[in-house]
Amino acid sequence: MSRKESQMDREEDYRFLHSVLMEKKLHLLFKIHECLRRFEKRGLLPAREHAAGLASDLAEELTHRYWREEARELAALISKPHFKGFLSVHDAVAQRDFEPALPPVPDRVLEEEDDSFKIVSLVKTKEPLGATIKRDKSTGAIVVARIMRGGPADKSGLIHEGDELREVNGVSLEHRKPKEIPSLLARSQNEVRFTIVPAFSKEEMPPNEPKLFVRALFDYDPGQDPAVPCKEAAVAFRWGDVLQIVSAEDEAWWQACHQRDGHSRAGLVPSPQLHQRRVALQRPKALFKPRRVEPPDEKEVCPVVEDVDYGAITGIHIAGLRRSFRLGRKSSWVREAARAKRWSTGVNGSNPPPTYREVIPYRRDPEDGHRLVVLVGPDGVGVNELKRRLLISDPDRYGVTVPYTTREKRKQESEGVDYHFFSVHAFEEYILSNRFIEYGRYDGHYYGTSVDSVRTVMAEGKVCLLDVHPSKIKRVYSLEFMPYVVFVKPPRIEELRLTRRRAKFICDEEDKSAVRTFSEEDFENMIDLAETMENLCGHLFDKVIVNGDVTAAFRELKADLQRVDQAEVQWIPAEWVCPPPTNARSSCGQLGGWI
Ligand SMILES: Nc1ncnc2c1ncn2[C@@H]1O[C@H](COP(=O)(O)OP(=O)(O)OP(=O)(O)O)[C@@H](O)[C@H]1O
Repeated sequence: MSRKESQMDREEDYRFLHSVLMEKKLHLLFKIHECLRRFEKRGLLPAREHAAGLASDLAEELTHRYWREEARELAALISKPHFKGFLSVHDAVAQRDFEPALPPVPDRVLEEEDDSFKIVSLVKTKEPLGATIKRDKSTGAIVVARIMRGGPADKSGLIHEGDELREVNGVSLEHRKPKEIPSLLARSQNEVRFTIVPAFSKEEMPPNEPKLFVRALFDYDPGQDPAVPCKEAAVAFRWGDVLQIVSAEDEAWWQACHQRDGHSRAGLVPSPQLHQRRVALQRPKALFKPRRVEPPDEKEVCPVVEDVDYGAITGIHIAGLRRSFRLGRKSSWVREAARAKRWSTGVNGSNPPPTYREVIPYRRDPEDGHRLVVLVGPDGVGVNELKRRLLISDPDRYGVTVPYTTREKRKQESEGVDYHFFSVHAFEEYILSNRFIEYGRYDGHYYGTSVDSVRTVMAEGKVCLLDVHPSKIKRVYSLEFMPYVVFVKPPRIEELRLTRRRAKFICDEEDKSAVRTFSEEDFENMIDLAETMENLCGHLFDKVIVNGDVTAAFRELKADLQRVDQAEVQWIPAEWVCPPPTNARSSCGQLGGWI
């Protein structure tokens, strides 16, 4: 482009800009803007509060006194129904007529000089009042049963649990049934007026309780619960949701709100006692399904498998990634089930079903290391497969522990890479000093995973992936490791049949390197054991991954671990900070002690 052309273009631009700036409409717009700004600064005060009356007087005056065309036109304009309606709305807003006026205190109440009465007027909105009522069995009076935290009744601070309702909107409640009250409330327009006999004087009001947060360990849907006192006043939640308990006074129904919603309204949730009672009624059916029992095999007393060449199966060999020392191999299902029953029959004969676990928010320091990731699941479900994929996906980020053994080192092996090779004496000293998370014997040799080896991986700044039997989680269940426990769950049997058609797994039989495809019985056992693990240790799980399609399961696991790692606030079990038996917090005592 020549110099001359570019100069001409610029001149054209200037001309265009000049014409825009000189545009009358633009100037008017600026003026309106300035007026609005000035008006905004002054505050929205109406010039007159009775514009409708003024307009009607003017219309009358114009009609009778002036005969000019313009005057008649103006009179016709301001007499039009739309214009009158518009001015009446203006007046209502100017007079703030939209706020319902509270009625004067009835004379009768003043005369009675009975200070135990209280008249409470609440502005009626679309939101329910957030209270439930019941009939007091001994006096027959209608009393406030519960006030939902965060609801209008609660926010007013004027109505409390136990208050007796004498009147609603001037209608006496004597001889009335609780179910008649909603229709009385529905009749009122702008406000609801209660005459109340307060349950407490101001001095007697219960103090605010400290905040209690819990992680729900079961799903709850009030829509499916025929026993909930009021479905609308209840809160639905899913396993794993963090709830804030705002009232634990009632033996059967607590009040809680979802943590994720910030200041959401509280509602009813089953108390742990209630949930446990309910589960106890279904327990024989739900918990211990009859399972196939085979005679115990004496040769398998110490069911540790070692030295399976994982690389031979998967085509990939990673130091430290070999079959774990989880007790409970394929052929030990019977012993596994027996062990499960032993856990379930504690001192009191049975383990209560998990309900809620107290958690506390833990703000991460940027200096803090990663949390330990514990992967658990029934044998063959794919714990190793997922672990392997994580390691391959990011070897700098994920790491696994190096196991200990008392067997001879082989030529191709290196100390501290494949194993820590220990003498029997040294190994037994480790056992005595409780340094193993789990250990066992196979073929005359000890094998084990130590707590120190977890520390080593964590100290390298890596996410340590630990694969243990769920009964061993407690060895690392502390603030030091902050374990994030992932339960790998099998999908339904139909999906297992489809997805594992070609999968081979290591069977724990005489020939330790033997691999074979899954049988129908393997699938059934896997599902049964998963159910037992969930029932007995579900309260320790932070995440459940269903391993149907392995790619999807891996993607979900990886994304979840990343989310946890980046989360500013971690919801950790309160017992890591205040152990149940000694803690001073009253709330911990209510829920503590699951392990
Ligand atoms: N979702 C899946 N779809 C198909 N095959 C799978 C899936 N998950 C795992 N597998 C395969 O199933 C076999 C057993 O998996 P894996 O060894 O990971 O089980 P595991 O839970 O670690 O059991 P164990 O503790 O007994 O070793 C492997 O061949 C693995 O590749």
